[in-house]
Amino acid sequence: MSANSVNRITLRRPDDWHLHLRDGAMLEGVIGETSEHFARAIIMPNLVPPVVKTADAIAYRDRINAVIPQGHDFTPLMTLYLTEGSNPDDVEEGYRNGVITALKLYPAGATTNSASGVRDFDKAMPVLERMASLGIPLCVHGEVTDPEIDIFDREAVFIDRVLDPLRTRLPELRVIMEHITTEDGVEYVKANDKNLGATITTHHLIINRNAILVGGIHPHFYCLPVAKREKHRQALRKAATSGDVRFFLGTDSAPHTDDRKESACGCAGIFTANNTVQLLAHVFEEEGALDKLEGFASVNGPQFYGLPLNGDKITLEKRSEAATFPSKIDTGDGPVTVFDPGFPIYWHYA
Ligand SMILES: NC(=O)N[C@@H](CC(=O)O)C(=O)O
Ligand SMILES: [Zn+2]
Ligand SMILES: [Zn+2]
Repeated sequence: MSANSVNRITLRRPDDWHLHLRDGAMLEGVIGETSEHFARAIIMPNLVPPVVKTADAIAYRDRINAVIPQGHDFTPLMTLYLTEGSNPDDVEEGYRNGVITALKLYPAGATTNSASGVRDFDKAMPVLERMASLGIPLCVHGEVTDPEIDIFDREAVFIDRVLDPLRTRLPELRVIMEHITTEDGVEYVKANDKNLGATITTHHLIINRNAILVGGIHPHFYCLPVAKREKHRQALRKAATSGDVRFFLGTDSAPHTDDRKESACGCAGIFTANNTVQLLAHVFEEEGALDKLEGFASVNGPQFYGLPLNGDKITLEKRSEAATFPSKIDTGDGPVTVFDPGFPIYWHYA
């Protein structure tokens, strides 16, 4: 990144290493919000039914490509949903043919549409072993689902009970801890120098758990893993802005219509696709680390995945008037509320 002055920064066009696009009318409604800002995104496979086989990923990729707005240059990077029945040969073929970039591990029941996830890791070992031997990354939703474990502890317990044993068993497996939310996650990544990276979302750099619960319940700040206490947000900010190449952007932008969020049993997920880049400029400036934004948003991710860096650039500039964002995105399924950071953003696209 070149910092011409503190009020203007130019960086390689960012990528999003964790994104939910959904399908049908929702996909059509949200795709442009990502493809306007990002060159590539890792597309989460938690559709209903999930994207399990290479043929499913090809069909889903075709549906995504069919609705990318004209003039947008965007490449969806497809993932398969790891199940106990995943077929190693199918995974290998999808990877070798350039269809598949990674697999996604959801512990069964951990989050939105995760019922097909893994219960018994022994059953997933053949495919995990094949991935390790081919270098296919595994994206992990790192929360245990044990009802005995407090929801705020589920990430830390997952590291001890599931992730560390898995990595000890298969040290060659390349793992991305998705959307880390705790100091424990940060420390675990930092303590391991090989085959481990982590994505961090925009919203977890901005809110702590008070945003969800103080002054009434705020469903648009509810996501999984749930935001934790302030010391964890501070640890995430430090990791993201440190320049450590193991940390990179995955927005986890996860659209749900307002009626499903504002409900007696509201869905988990926060939509940040359209304001992430400007919000990140604000956060990195606050941390005195604007020079680290390009690494986090545009360099560390492709390097972890072994993919080329984007050639084109974006320029952001700080102005005296605040940027405006739509408060909702209209989709054929209904409105989706956009993440509101609760403070003005002065960074604009130049
Ligand atoms: N992050 C979320 O709160 N929700 C995601 C699922 C996920 O990433 O865990 C979704 O699909 O809605
Ligand atoms: Zn997740
Ligand atoms: Zn997600």
